[in-house]
Amino acid sequence: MSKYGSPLSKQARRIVLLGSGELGKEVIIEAQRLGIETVAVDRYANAPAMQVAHRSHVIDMLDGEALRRIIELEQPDLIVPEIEAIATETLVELEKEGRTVVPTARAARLTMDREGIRRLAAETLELPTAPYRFADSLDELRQAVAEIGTPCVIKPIMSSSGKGQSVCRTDADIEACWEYAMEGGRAKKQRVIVEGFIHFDSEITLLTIRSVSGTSFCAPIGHVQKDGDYIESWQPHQMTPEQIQEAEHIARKVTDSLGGYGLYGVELFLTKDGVLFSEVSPRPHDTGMVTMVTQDLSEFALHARAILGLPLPTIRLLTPGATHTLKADRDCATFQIGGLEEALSIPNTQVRVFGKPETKKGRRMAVAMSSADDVEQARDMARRAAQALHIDYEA
Ligand SMILES: Nc1ncnc2c1ncn2[C@@H]1O[C@H](COP(=O)(O)OP(=O)(O)OP(=O)(O)O)[C@@H](O)[C@H]1O
Ligand SMILES: NCC(=O)N[C@@H]1O[C@H](COP(=O)([O-])[O-])[C@@H](O)[C@H]1O
Ligand SMILES: [Mg+2]
Repeated sequence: MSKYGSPLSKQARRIVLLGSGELGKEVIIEAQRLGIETVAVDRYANAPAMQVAHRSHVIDMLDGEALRRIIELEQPDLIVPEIEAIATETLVELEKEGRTVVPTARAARLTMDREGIRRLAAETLELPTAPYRFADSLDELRQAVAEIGTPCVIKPIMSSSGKGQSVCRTDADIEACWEYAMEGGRAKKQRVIVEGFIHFDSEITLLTIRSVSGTSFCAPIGHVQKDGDYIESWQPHQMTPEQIQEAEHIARKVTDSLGGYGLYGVELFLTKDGVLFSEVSPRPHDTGMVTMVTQDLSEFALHARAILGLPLPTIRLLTPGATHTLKADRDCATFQIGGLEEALSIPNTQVRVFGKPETKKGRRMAVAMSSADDVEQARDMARRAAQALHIDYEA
């Protein structure tokens, strides 16, 4: 479709975003810049993307019937998943009925659970990954840990941002890891993946875009994670030409297999023995927020262009840059975010306050982003900016 009417008109081109966090908020803003009508959906009211969308709906996105009702009501041109926890079987059905799911319903289904994407990458595509096993009970977990060895990493098969993820260092940790995974998983499924612990030198996200112009790569983004969730990211990450070649080879193989149009975040470990595939998001990536200060087109602008079928001749990295997150340390419904004056006194620095209605322990609430002549300076500035921000909780 090469022409369309204004938002809210009969000829409007409409997207429904499934998941409305900080990443979706930026996708909506970019889609609106292209004159698209936007509808945001999530499991709770006043989610970040809902605050900028034309309309919103609150539903349980794991409930296939509820999901179908929204799609039939809104009749979108594109269905745009923003989180993993969606009734992906319904997306597969909707796609069969002629709807377009971004990037594809199969990509959403395979990446919603760690088993689908891991088996595709390691077994079908034969890409290098950490050794892994799956377990459905505490007994099976003991067996899996015995086979993989300690230390190992235990994660619910459906979770993100490190929820329910822990490192099992000795056999004595197994039960606590199981309990933690059961509390942290997003779905009711009692299944976990056990992965051998990789002592990587560094880890990166390789943003890979499939568009009408073919496959494009952004400069690699380095990041540091704590408790399975990202704390800081920077771009570009220093890599050897061989590492870049291996990383792009893996990213191309995975994204070619998943198909469709859109931006993927391919997570990779850089080790002495080569590059390992970790996981992939068929959507903008949290560590990729850095592109809002480093590139001419951010990962959100790139995703919007690609999914709308628009060309993507070049991506320009304009400057090194970095991000650093602000996370809450407790659950609270009444709070204020402060410290912006101090944070924004740092040159070449920006802040995104997501506007989430409640804090939760470990929940990401804002991010600071800086650009500088080199990555080290940018990391230092973004860290200082994030540390200047604070959350004041009301008792
Ligand atoms: N096998 C492993 N060995 C060493 N570290 C690991 C392993 N698996 C995960 N990690 C660490 O935990 C982080 C989060 O893991 P992973 O990406 O699998 O979880 P996630 O919950 O899907 O995170 P997100 O949704 O933020 O991408 C990784 O970026 C890495 O730092
Ligand atoms: N690593 C994936 C990621 O960062 N996803 C982002 O976090 C939101 C959920 O946040 P919440 O759990 O604070 O509601 C998601 O909606 C997405 O924007
Ligand atoms: Mg990850």
